Amino acid sequence: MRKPLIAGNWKMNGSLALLETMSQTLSSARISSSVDVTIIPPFTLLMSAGKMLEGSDVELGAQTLHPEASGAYTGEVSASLLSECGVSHVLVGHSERRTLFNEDDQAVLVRVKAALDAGLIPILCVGETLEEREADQVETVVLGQVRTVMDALSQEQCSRLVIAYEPVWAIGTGRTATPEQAQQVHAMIRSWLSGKDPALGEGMRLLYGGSMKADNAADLLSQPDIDGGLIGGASLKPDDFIAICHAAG
Ligand SMILES: O=C(CO)COP(=O)(O)O
Repeated sequence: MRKPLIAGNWKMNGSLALLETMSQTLSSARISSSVDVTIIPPFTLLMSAGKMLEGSDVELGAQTLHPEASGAYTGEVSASLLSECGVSHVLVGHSERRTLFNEDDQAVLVRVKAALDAGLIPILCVGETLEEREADQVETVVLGQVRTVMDALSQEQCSRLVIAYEPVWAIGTGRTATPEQAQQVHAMIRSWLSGKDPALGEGMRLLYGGSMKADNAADLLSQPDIDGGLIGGASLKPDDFIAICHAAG
């Protein structure tokens, strides 16, 4: 039985004030222990977030990392620096990193490896653009992104990953994949994983991301192969984020 995970990616949004409100609201929300919850604020808030969340069940994630352990990389942050803040999860390959910061599949792979080496849980983001969907390339694109990473890792390493399917056309657009569209891609990813290793297919958590909101979360999360959500906009509104966590519980 896979435990659902609801992760809130704040992107370049939020503030110390929002962090305080969010951590207070989460701690009084009585979210079921059958759901894992992670918030993923910008780097500058991680140290404070780590302190605020200490002792709570809510976990902390980062939005990216540099693949090297240390060195002359002005502006970058390594896995060990993230760990020091109390970070346990890290997004890798988010479509905004792929398109705006030119991170290709190899750049994604080295970051996944660096995260795993440091004991962090990578949340590997994959997903097709609208043009790719319209050209019937969903399987080629999404499985290509999954394969580049998974085929370069050991089975043990693969078992420590979470995958988030985020169709690019659904991110920040208000246009959510229907539960059936999302389920179809999740089932395809799971079937590929099961072909590689049945235990991996059975155990891997597959999150959906892209305009998931309080009012559509339950339908998406009720699909058999959707094990949680990676939430953008709605994760900045404490009540909405908590409603999504409850929908998963
Ligand atoms: O990119 C996302 C999460 O990583 C999704 O963002 P939205 O929920 O705002 O569409």
